Amino acid sequence: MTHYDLAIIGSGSGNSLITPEWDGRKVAVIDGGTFGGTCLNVGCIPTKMFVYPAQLAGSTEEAARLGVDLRVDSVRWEEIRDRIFGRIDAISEGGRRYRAEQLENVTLYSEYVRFTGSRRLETASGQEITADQIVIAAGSRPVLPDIPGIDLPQVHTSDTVMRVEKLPGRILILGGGYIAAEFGFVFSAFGSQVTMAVRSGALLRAQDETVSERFTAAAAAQWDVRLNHTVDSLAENADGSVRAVLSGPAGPAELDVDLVLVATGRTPNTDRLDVQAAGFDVEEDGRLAVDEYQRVHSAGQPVPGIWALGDVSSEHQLKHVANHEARVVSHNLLHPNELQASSHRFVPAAVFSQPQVASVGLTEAQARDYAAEEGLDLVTVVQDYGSTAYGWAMEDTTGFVKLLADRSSGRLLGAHIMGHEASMLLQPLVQAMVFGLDAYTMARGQYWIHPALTEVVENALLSLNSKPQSTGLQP
Ligand SMILES: Cc1cc2nc3c(=O)[nH]c(=O)nc-3n(C[C@H](O)[C@H](O)[C@H](O)COP(=O)(O)OP(=O)(O)OC[C@H]3O[C@@H](n4cnc5c(N)ncnc54)[C@H](O)[C@@H]3O)c2cc1C
Ligand SMILES: NC(=O)c1ccc[n+]([C@@H]2O[C@H](COP(=O)([O-])OP(=O)(O)OC[C@H]3O[C@@H](n4cnc5c(N)ncnc54)[C@H](O)[C@@H]3O)[C@@H](O)[C@H]2O)c1
Repeated sequence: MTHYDLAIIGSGSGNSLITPEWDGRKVAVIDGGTFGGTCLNVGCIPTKMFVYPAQLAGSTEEAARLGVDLRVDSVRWEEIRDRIFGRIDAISEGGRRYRAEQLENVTLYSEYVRFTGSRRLETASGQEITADQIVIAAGSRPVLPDIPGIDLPQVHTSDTVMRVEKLPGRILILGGGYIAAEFGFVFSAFGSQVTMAVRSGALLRAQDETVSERFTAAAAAQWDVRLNHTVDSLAENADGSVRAVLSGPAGPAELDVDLVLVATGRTPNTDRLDVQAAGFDVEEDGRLAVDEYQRVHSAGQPVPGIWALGDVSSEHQLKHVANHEARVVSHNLLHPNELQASSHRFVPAAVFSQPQVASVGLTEAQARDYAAEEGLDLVTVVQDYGSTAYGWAMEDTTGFVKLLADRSSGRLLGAHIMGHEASMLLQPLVQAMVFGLDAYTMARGQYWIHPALTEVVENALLSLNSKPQSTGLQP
C-alpha cells in the first residue's frame, strides 16, 4: 500500500490541481483512460476543430445568396482528422509524460481505480492507495440505449466517431441534444447524408422554447430530422452497412446507413468507482453529492478531505464549470480553514452547430414561473439579426437575440442567442447578469460599435423598455 498527501482520480480537469504548492508533497494521479480527459481528447476541443472546417464547407448556399458562387470540390476527411488528432494526441502525450516522468513528487497510475473504503483505493492491477485527501474528477461517459444491435462495430459514440477511417456516406444520429446538433452539422456540411432520429417533438429541448423551435427548423432545412421517432433495432446488412428500424407517427420504416452515432446523454462515472464502498452520497441521476465547497457527502455530512468536481458531480456537464470547480477545489485543498464556495448562478453554454446557439439564465417558461413567484413584471424581447445593419450585410434570416427581464428594474433574467457567433455575442450579457448591470444602463451607458453585429444586442436591450431611457454615457 502506498500513502499520498493527495490522490486525484481523473486527469481531465483534475490535472490542473497539481500546482507548485504541492512540490515536495506526494501526489498520485490516477487515470485509466487517455491522459487529459474528455474535453481535450474526445470532447470540446476536437469537436470544435471539426466544426470550423465544416463552417467553411457549409457556407456555399449562404455565399450563393449573397452573389458569390463557391464550390466544395472535396472534403479531405483523413487529412482533417489526422491534423486534429496529430495536434491533440501530442498534447495529451506531452501532459502524460510530464506527469509520469518529470515531476519527482507525482506518481501517475494509468489504470482504473475504485474505492474500497472512504480514503482507500484499489487500482485495476490490485495496487492499494491511501491518501490524506482525495479529489474525484472522474467525469462521465456516453449512455447507450438498450436497442438490439447497439453493439455493432458501425455504432459509434462521440468517443470514437471523430476517428473513423473515412467520411460516412450515410449516417443515422440518435438524440437531439448538444452532441447530435454539433455532429449533425459537421457531417452534413462535409457531405454525409444525415438522418437524425429524435424521440420528442423538437431538438435542443432543454433550451428556451423559441431557440428549440427555431433551431429545429434550421436543422431540418440542412439534414433529415425525424421528430417523434424511436430507433427500435439495428442490424448489419451483407454489404457491411446497417439497417435501422425506426418507429414514428407514420409507423415503422427502414433506413440503411453506413454509420450510427449515439448521442443520448452522458452518465457520471460514479458506478465504476464503487462509491458505495466508501459510503458516499449519490444523487438520483448518479452524480456524487457535493456541497458548495465541492466536499463529497456521506449520510448528508461532508467527508473530511474528499472532494469532487466536474461531470462526476455537476449538473452542468460543461468544461468551464469543471474548470471553475477545479479552481475552488485547488484553493480548498490547501486552505481547509478558509473554504471558498463554487458559484453556479449564471452558467452560460453554447451549442457549436449551424446556427450556433448560446444561452445563460432562465428560459421563458422558467422566467414566467419565477416572475409569478417574485411578483416581477416579466418582459420578453426577440430581436432578429436581420433588423440590424450587419444582419443586412449577412442577409440573415434566422439569427435572433431573445432577452427576458424584469421591466421595472431592467434586471436580466435570461439571454438566448441563435445565429452567427452567438457564443461571442452572449458574453457581455453574461457579464451584465453576473455583475448586476441592468439592461437600460447597459444599453445607453456605453458606445456600441456601428455597424457591428453587437447592435442586435443593443437593440434588444433597448426594446425591453418602451419608456425613454437615460441619455447617458458616464462623463
Ligand atoms: C463531444 C463532446 C463535446 C463537448 N463540447 C463541449 C464544449 O464545447 N464546451 C463545454 O464546456 N463542454 C463540452 N463538453 C463537455 C466537457 O467535455 C466535459 O464537461 C468536461 O470535459 C468534464 O471534465 P471532467 O474533468 O469532469 O471529466 P473528464 O475530462 O472526463 O475526466 C475524467 C477522467 O477520469 C478518468 N476516469 C474515469 N473513471 C475512472 C476511474 N474509475 N479510475 C481512474 N480514472 C477514471 C477518465 O478516463 C477521464 O480521463 C463536451 C463533451 C463531449 C463528449
Ligand atoms: N458545446 C457544448 O458545450 C457541448 C457539446 C457536446 C456535449 N456537451 C455536454 O455533453 C452532454 C452530453 O451530450 P448529449 O448530446 O449526449 O446529451 P444531451 O443531454 O444534450 O442530449 C441527449 C439527447 O438524447 C435524447 N435521448 C436520451 N435518451 C434517449 C433514448 N433512449 N433514445 C433516444 N433518444 C434519447 C434526449 O432526448 C436528448 O435529445 C451535454 O449535456 C453537454 O453538457 C456540451
